[in-house]
Amino acid sequence: MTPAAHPPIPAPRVGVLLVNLGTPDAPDAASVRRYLAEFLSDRRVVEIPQLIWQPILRGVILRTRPKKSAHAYGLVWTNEGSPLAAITARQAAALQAAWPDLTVDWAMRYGNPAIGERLQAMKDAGCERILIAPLYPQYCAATTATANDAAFAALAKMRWQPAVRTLPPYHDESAYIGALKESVEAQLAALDFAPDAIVASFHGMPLRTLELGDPYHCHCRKTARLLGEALGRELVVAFQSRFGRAKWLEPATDTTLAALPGKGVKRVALVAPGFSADCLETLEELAIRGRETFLAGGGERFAYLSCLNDSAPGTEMLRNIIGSELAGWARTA
Ligand SMILES: C=CC1=C(C)c2cc3[nH]c(cc4nc(cc5[nH]c(cc1n2)c(C)c5CCC(=O)O)C(CCC(=O)O)=C4C)c(C)c3C=C
Ligand SMILES: [Fe+2]
Ligand SMILES: [Fe+2]
Repeated sequence: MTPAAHPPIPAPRVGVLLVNLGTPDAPDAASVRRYLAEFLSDRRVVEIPQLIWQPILRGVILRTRPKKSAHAYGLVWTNEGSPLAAITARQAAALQAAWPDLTVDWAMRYGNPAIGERLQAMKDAGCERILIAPLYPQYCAATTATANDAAFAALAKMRWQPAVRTLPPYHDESAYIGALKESVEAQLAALDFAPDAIVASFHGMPLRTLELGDPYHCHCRKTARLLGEALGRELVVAFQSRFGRAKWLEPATDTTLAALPGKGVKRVALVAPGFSADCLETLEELAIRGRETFLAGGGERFAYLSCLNDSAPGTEMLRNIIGSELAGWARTA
């Protein structure tokens, strides 16, 4: 029997915390500056000694980039806020509806809602077992590992920690490849043209990270190969969003799109399989600027194909891969 003065203990629950990269609170320069300061100060993201990097970040990048990025965010912002946050919230809601006995929540690695804040809320609600699920199909230290680092840093401050598991990369899982195939085929069927090529654009990374042993590039290549096999046609692979002066993974998406028309590829469909939710990098950089680049290079038709988001195949895929990791903790079938 618990003594009368004992604090109430909630019934034990199992929780799932979906995590994505992060996003500013609003599409204005001050919010973007706050977000970029946190993001680009992460040593997992920019691996330059802080003594050298911080003066460049504070003295140059945070003085110029926020205004430009805020404009770009303004082009894709929705009534529900940043697309990345809004879609992640909908993915969590869809899983919560499928699994009423579990607690499903979501957080952002940078900005809000913060990982530590949501983990504490889940623990307070009785979650004694929590699956931390960074929604990156391809493992990367700059995304997967830093999301887990932030979760572990929050756990380090808890007296009574929940038990935790982390979601492994799922770049070659049949549920993921199958969902991409279904989504791409449905979107291709709705087009009024047949593309000469399908370009798969993944977020880029400094080439050095590959040389240091990060498997991200290999995971991206394998995803593209498997998706190509599933679709029955080879994909053109490219890496987008180069940042800074170092050499990044190649070929770059923008130069690839500019060069394709010259090789006779006049009609293109572009898919971004590494993003579990549409965001600035897909909606502005690919769907808007990518289109402009391709048409300026002599292309005739361009279609951007949406990410899995909270579509039926996307939600089914998340149920499958997350459900597997909950084995022994909860029944999710
Ligand atoms: C999906 C995987 C991602 C990897 C790998 C990644 C690495 C990486 N990114 C930057 C710099 C920036 N990324 C920005 C936005 C952004 N990046 C990802 C995903 C990956 N990044 C997403 C989903 C987003 C969109 C966020 C949103 O709000 O929609 C930005 C900010 C935008 C801008 O100012 O252009 C920067 C900067 C680096 C340096 C890096 C690896 C070292
Ligand atoms: Fe990025
Ligand atoms: Fe970008």
